[in-house]
Amino acid sequence: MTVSSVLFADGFVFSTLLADLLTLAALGYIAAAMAPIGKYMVKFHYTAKIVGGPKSHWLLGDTAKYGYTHQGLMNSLERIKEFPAMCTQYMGWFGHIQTYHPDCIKEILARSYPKSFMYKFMLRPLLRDGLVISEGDYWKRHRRLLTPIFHFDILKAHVDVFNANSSSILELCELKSKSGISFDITSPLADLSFSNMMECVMSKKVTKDAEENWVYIQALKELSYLVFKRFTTPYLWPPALFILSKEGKKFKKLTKEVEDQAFKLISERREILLRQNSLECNPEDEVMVNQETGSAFTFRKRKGKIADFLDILIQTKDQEGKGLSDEEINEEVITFFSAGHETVSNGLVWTLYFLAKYPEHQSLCREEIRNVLGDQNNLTSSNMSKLPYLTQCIKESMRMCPPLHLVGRCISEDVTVSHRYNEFKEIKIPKGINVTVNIWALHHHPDIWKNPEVFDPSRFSAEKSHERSPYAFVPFGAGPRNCIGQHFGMQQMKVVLALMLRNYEFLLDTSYPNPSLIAAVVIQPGGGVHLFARKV
Ligand code: HEM
Repeated sequence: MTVSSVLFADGFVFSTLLADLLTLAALGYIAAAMAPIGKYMVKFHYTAKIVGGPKSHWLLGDTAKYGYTHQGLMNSLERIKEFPAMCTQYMGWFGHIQTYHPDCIKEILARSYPKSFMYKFMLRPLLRDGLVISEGDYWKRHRRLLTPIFHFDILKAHVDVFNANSSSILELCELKSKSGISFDITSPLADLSFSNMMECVMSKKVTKDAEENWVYIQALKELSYLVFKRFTTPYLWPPALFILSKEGKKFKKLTKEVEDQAFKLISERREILLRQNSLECNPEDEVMVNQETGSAFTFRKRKGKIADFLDILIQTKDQEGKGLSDEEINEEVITFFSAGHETVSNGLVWTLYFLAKYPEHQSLCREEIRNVLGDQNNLTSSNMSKLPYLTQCIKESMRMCPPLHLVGRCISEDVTVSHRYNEFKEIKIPKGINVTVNIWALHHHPDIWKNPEVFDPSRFSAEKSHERSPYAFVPFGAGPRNCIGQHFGMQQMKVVLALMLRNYEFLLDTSYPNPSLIAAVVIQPGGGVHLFARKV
């Protein structure tokens, strides 16, 4: 009996030599594809014995127990009692190490190891080779080319955008304070951070009247939802099944829409800059910033406009004078939107939630803001550093609810981690193993934070911060692959909060239950955050 007659039994005779060969080739292909997975599982099996971890289901792994729900996050804190620094965790059969202790995290984040398998598997279809996913020399070149975007002098102009766009949320607060009705702040703050991104990245206003821009935003929102849906739906993991699913088809259609619009915009902008650069330049429109290495980079602004991300992405050049292609720019633009939108809006939502829950801290912030702003309704970049208490409250909120709660690496060399808990003083994690830094568990670790469930902004006074390991508080990651947009994100949060708190007092509407934690790509408040706004 031939191989194919076994496989195609059921009365249907299909035993030609060609079919046999095709079947063998298919089996060979599957075996070849499975071989690295098998090799990984064997290697992980031996590492798991040394690291240790909670018992997991033989088929489903631990995902249900430590997954995306409120209870999942709480369970991952319970686990710290038995495994104080690190432990194994399984997504189905796929094992990785989770660490939540600064000593171990330092060893993982201090080098620019490639992102972990799951990170790439889920996010690459959307972010392609954008900065979050790329690795090696390609990443290094892009990181250097993109750094001028976040130069202090460039960020100054974005602060004006944040101030101007905050009028939408202030108008809403005014309306709600007059009506005395509470409102859920999650979606107005998400819209605000999207508007800020649209204007800073591509000088576009987001209004329902500017239909093109509105559609772009809606498509991006839908795409990040589809990425999360796939992540939490195991039958959508195999690429072939995802492509055939309705989610996969929608994903393809939306990606094309977003891409087409970006390509159109990039080519229009290239033309504007080309036309303008051929003309005599007004020195005011010429900007010079230093790249990471200290070498100077000069580019032109559009007449009378702020230098948006696109202006810099189009004009940035490496040492050989080579810039970024349209495809590369598109990937970076999508990456900026994906990495910089929900993180900021959830950072804002959680800070307002904690300040409403603990009004004594809200009052201290308001006093500080009013001293700095006086009767101005504008926060300048030079005033930004004069708000230490507000900054401490933002940091404490990001400790309690870090927007990005997991980051992962696939270590490309053997790494030895040591910590004081385990009976093994040192543990060698072999090259190729996936390691996830659980920022959520780190920020709630009882050996690092006294009373970790208490909201206490004084933890972030300069004095107390110096006493801690720099790897104890990492909402923006750490090491060479830390968040490139962290100052942009922090400035945005400070402007929005300063203007809201200067003008309104926020109180929790206690008729709603406390928000639950949804651990999607970022930690979101399930059920929303419902606040009353009162004019002060
Ligand atoms: C509260 C706001 C933000 C938080 C909490 C946050 C958090 C993070 C974290 C934890 C990482 C490290 C990921 C890793 O190690 O794998 C990261 C990387 C990154 N973030 Fe942010 N982020 C924020 C805002 C932004 C903004 C506003 C932008 C862009 C405008 C941005 C763009 C990026 C990019 C491109 C990377 C990848 C950097 C690289 O690998 O070289 N982020 N972010």
